[in-house]
Amino acid sequence: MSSATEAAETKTMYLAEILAHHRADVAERKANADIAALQRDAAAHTPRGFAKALRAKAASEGIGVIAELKKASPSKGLIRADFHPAALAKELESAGAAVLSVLTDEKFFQGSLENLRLASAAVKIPCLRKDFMVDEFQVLEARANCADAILLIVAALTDAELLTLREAARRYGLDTLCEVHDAEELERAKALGCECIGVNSRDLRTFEVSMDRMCELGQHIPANVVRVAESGIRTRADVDRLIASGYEAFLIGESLMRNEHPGEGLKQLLASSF
Ligand SMILES: O=P(O)(O)OC[C@@H](O)[C@@H](O)c1c[nH]c2ccccc12
Repeated sequence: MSSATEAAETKTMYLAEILAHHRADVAERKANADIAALQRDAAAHTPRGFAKALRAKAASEGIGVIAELKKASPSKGLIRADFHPAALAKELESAGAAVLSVLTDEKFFQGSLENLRLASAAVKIPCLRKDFMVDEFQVLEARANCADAILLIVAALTDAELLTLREAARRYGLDTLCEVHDAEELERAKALGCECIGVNSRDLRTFEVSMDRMCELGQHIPANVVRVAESGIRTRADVDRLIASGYEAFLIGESLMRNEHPGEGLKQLLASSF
C-alpha cells in the first residue's frame, strides 16, 4: 500500500470507528428499551427553544455562546477530572452562556445521558445533546433526558439519514444544529432546513483544526440560520475574528473546561475587547 493511501485511510478512521461503535450501541439499547417509559419521560420535558435563545443572546449582546460540558475527548484524553454536571451548568448559565451543549457519548468523550439530564434540570437555558446521532431512537432518548436540541453531523450521514433525523427532531419539538466542515457539506446542510448551522474547525476524520477554513466558510452560511463557529476557540481575539467572518454563535468546550472556574473563563470571553 502506498503511503498516500495509508494516510487517506487513517484520515477516515476516527469518525468511522466512532460511528461503527454508535450504530452497534444504539441497536443494543433500542432492543432493550422500555419505549413507553421513554415516551412518558419525553412528554414530561417541554423543549425550550434552543435556536431562539441563541439568536436572542447574539442579537442583544453581539455574541451567543454555546458552553460545552466536555470531560474528555479522543484527541485530548481527560480534559477535566473534577466534573459535576449540575454545578458546571449553573456556573456557566450565570456567567452568561446562551445555551449549553452536553456530551452524551460515553466511550470516546466520557459523557452520559445522565449528565445531560442533570445539567438540563439545573438550568433554565436550553441544552443540546452532543453525540453521534445515527438513529431516530436517539432523538427520543434526547428529549426523554431533557434535551432541547440535537446535533447532526453531515460527514457522518447520508442525505436520506439527515432528513429522517431532522424530521424526527421536528416531531419531538427539538431544534437541530447541523455540523459541517467544508463547502460541499455546507451545501448539503443548507438543503436540510435546520435552525442552526455550525462549522467545525476540527475535521472529525483527522482531528486537524483549521481556523482559516472556518473563517472562509462563515461567509457562505445564510443569515436566516444561526451561524455557529465550533472547536478550538480560546480567546476573545479568536471570537472577534470569527465575528468578522459572519458568525454570531460560538461553541466552546475545552478552553472553558480546562479553567478551574469555567464561569470566569466565560465572562472574560464575553467581555468585549473594545
Ligand atoms: O472543545 P472545543 O475545541 O472548544 O470544541 C467544542 C466542540 O466544537 C467539539 O466538542 C465538537 C464539535 N463537533 C463535535 C462532534 C462530536 C463531538 C464533539 C464535537
